[in-house]
Amino acid sequence: MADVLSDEEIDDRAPEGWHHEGDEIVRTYEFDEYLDGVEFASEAAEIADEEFHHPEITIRYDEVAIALTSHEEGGVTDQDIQMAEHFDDAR
Ligand SMILES: C[C@H](O)[C@H](O)[C@H]1CNC2=NC(N)=NC(=O)C2=N1
Repeated sequence: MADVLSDEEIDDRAPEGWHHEGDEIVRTYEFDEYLDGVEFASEAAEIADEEFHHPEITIRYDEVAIALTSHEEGGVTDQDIQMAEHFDDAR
């Protein structure tokens, strides 16, 4: 059971481009082509399924929004921070 990070820890550890909102960290990735966003969302979903830790992914016309939290722990944990880094690497 991972520990829920404090607000200060989240602000310190969230990768650049990610924002702390309540019990989540969120980032919106912009794309010129809709299908590029869909492909990225699919890659993110693959990573999530491999790690059995599932974000909320919202696909819009020219952007993909991802929200990460650890539901069972009730907040942001190191697992969410690590997944944010993995999504950034996949971008
Ligand atoms: C039963 C529970 O849903 C599973 O253990 C996994 C699945 N994916 C998950 N994803 C996220 N974001 N948080 C969880 O606590 C979580 N739990």
